[in-house]
Amino acid sequence: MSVNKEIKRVTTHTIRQMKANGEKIAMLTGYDYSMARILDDAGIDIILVGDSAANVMAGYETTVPITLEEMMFHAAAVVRAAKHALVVVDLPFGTYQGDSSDALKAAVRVMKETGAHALKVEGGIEIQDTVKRIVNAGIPVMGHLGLTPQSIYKFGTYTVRAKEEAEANKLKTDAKYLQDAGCFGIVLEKIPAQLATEVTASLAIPTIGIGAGAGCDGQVLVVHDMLGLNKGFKPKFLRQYLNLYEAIGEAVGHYIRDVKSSAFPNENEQY
Ligand SMILES: Nc1nc(=O)c2c([nH]1)NC[C@@H]1CN(c3ccc(C(=O)N[C@@H](CCC(=O)O)C(=O)O)cc3)CN21
Ligand SMILES: CC(C)C(=O)C(=O)O
Ligand SMILES: [Mg+2]
Repeated sequence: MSVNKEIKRVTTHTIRQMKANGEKIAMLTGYDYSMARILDDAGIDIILVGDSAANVMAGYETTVPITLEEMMFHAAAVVRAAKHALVVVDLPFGTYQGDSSDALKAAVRVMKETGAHALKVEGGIEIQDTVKRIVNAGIPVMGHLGLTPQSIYKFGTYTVRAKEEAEANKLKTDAKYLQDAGCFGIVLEKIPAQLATEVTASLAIPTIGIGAGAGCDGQVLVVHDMLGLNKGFKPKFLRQYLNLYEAIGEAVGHYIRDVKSSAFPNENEQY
């Protein structure tokens, strides 16, 4: 058990309590030790080891190609850094959409081999049995509804979801299904703010929004997007807090000039 009594770990219970207390939940993605250490030190509530690692870590077009082993490499690195934050890991495409016993195996592997605290899966009624099975094994599960990027080839576009009544109604019942299946929270991605507010009010478990408005119980962004590392990606929902792409580029440019001009290293930077 932890010997550091000063740092109190955020748990799935803390997250539910935060909703009950009306305290907003701040979540960011993290994929590596160094960045996760910064997020954790800054006091982030939840670090999501998102399958967006496929995009920002590996340069894939979609989240579809990333494997369970690749997700586990990132998850283990984040777990080693996180002393305070709850670490949630995306189960990648293909590991839970079929047989629920295969899904449980993948879930158990992530928990055992990475030390993560919880998992996230995309979908509603379609995966309810799988969610129940993983939850029944004692593994906390977060749901994810709305724009579920693992289904991008079904949607054909990254546009806002559930604008029409039929899809909005399905999302509402899916949210209830996920809560009934035992999820401790649900990510709502790119849906109308009004719908997200309604769903949030209808649930006892917290909603974490991305492009879902201020009515959610918490917010999540991809850390590379909010730090301005992901040049050219500027959807409407994104607030960019820094321009690290430029800042790093300037630093690297400075270094290159120093090396080429023999300004680096100087006499204090050698033995
Ligand atoms: N870097 C990164 N940030 C994310 O937010 C993110 C990922 N990757 N990968 C997984 C999913 C995919 N998400 C996405 C992907 C694309 C858009 C996007 O391009 N939006 C544009 C165009 C949408 C359209 O076609 O209408 C926008 O302006 O919102 C938004 C969210 C959110 N997630
Ligand atoms: C955008 C968030 C919710 C996510 O699922 C990811 O980063 O993979
Ligand atoms: Mg994801």
